[in-house]
Amino acid sequence: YSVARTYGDVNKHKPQEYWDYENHKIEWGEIKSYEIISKIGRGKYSEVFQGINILNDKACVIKVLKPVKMKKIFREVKILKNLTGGPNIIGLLDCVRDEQSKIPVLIFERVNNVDYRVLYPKFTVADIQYYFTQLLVALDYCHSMGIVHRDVKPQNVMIDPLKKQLRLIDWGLAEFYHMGMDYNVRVASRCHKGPELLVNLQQYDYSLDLWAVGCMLAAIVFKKEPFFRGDSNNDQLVQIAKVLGTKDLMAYLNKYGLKLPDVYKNILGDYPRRPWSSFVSKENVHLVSDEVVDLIDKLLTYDHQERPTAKEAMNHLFFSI
Ligand SMILES: CN1CCn2c1nc1c(Br)c(Br)c(Br)c(Br)c12
Ligand code: NA
Repeated sequence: YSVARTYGDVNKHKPQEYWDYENHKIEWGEIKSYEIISKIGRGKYSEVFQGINILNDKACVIKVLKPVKMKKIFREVKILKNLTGGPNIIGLLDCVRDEQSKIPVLIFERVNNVDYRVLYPKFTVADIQYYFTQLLVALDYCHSMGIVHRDVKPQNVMIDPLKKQLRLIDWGLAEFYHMGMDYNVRVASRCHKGPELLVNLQQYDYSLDLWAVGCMLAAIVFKKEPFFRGDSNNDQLVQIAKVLGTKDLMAYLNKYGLKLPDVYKNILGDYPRRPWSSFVSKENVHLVSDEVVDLIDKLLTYDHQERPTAKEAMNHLFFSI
């Protein structure tokens, strides 16, 4: 069994209607207030558009949800409402739905995001310190509100470099943390999935989000995006073991009384731990320091209970060198 080291009982002290999203009643706004300007993206669960609120001429982002169980929509909306106003959390402006199709549409504040594949390669050490502090502030906030994001990755971190603004988006996979609850391990995006998901440890917690932060930080510092590139969920764990070593993976499984799923028997070799220094090259050496390597090493730890919390990570020495 496993229990979060922090914020474990937050939802216990909230009123039931805070976390009991299944009965959430959405007050639907007026869809005629919004006009679509252009399509900016499409995901598994939604299509996303640049839009405008014709009542106040404000730019917005229009997220048209693909038909999923209303329960999942209630969860995303409830979480967004609970987190409204939180630091670096995307602002939900309205919930509307199409008259005929009844398809739910979420209206968000607009961020003049620059794609991470363009932005990240230009990051200086100071940029990394600034934006990762902002990301950790958002995560410490949502964790303190009893919510795990479960899909932290560059595509869900909107950054406007001119305003130096960061917003954590896409709360469609986020969930309320209740101690002892078994969660679905089929969450997050493959390359950012924590080992706990890959070994089927269902009682995971907020620390899942910190693994993903470690993957993002290592990818930017060592200029290797994604840092762990698996071509399947099973291969994802193999890629992690090729860096963190097989010995510590076995120790992790033993600590939680988990058996290595048979499928790994013939794809997982006996890999030594690979030193972080082996990822340094002349292209990335200007971003590498003992402090940032120490933070990456702490975040990319098999045992989710040993990873720093968001609060501990933002107070790491790397952010004050
Ligand atoms: C696929 N892309 C590109 C930019 N962008 C995308 N999805 C977005 C969502 Br959802 C929100 Br909310 C905001 Br705000 C922005 Br900006 C978004
Ligand atoms: Na979103």
